[in-house]
Amino acid sequence: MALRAALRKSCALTGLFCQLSSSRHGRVCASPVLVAQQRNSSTAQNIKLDFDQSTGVAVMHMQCPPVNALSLEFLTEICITVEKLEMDKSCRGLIITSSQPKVFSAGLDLLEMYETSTEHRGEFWRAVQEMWLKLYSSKLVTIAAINGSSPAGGCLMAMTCDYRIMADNPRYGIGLNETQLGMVAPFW
Ligand SMILES: CCC/C=C/C(=O)SCCNC(=O)CCNC(=O)[C@H](O)C(C)(C)COP(=O)([O-])OP(=O)([O-])OC[C@H]1O[C@@H](n2cnc3c(N)ncnc32)[C@H](O)[C@@H]1OP(=O)([O-])[O-]
Repeated sequence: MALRAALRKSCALTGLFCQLSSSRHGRVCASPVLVAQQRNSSTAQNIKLDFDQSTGVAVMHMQCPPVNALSLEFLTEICITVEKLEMDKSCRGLIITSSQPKVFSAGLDLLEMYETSTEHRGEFWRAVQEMWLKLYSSKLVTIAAINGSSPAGGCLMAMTCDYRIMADNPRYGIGLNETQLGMVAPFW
């Protein structure tokens, strides 16, 4: 509880809360306030990570164009990033957000399921499961700062975080649309 309270008070989070709550029409940008406070930042191919050691809060910006679709590669990158942060004793909280305009994440990369081998699909679905289990069971306080649409797997990702804050824009949707798509997630 103390940690959660401390995290709420942290500068990085306060900045993000302010930006999200004051935003209209979806023009939410997580970076300007936060970037000024960063101490460490690193960039993997599809993720920009800003970590402020003084607050213990890391911000993971998903930047996998065009819509942060969760491919096998991207899912693996997310898991590795979370693992690395968990190994860093100074890290206490993780905010996940998007660098892509209008989209938090379009969910699972549909191309990973189209005309790919059974082995590949098996590996892909294992990575999906690993991603949400890792986030759901993380010892870090996790927050999804949902600054755009977040259907299906994007919604799953947000749901596995401890907290969700969504930009106030009627154009942004969130939810599970598998029935609409006519697809069934495998049993886990
Ligand atoms: C819960 C467990 C089960 C989970 C299941 C899933 O997640 S299943 C997934 C369920 N997910 C959905 O059903 C989400 C479907 N997507 C959407 O609803 C919209 O794309 C949007 C609202 C996310 C963004 O709208 P917007 O107007 O800002 O963008 P736009 O529409 O113009 O697309 C731009 C480009 O991105 C491409 N692309 C998009 N999504 C995916 C994807 N998932 N994959 C790959 N590619 C995707 C799109 O083809 C286009 O490519 P192009 O033609 O430029 O080469």
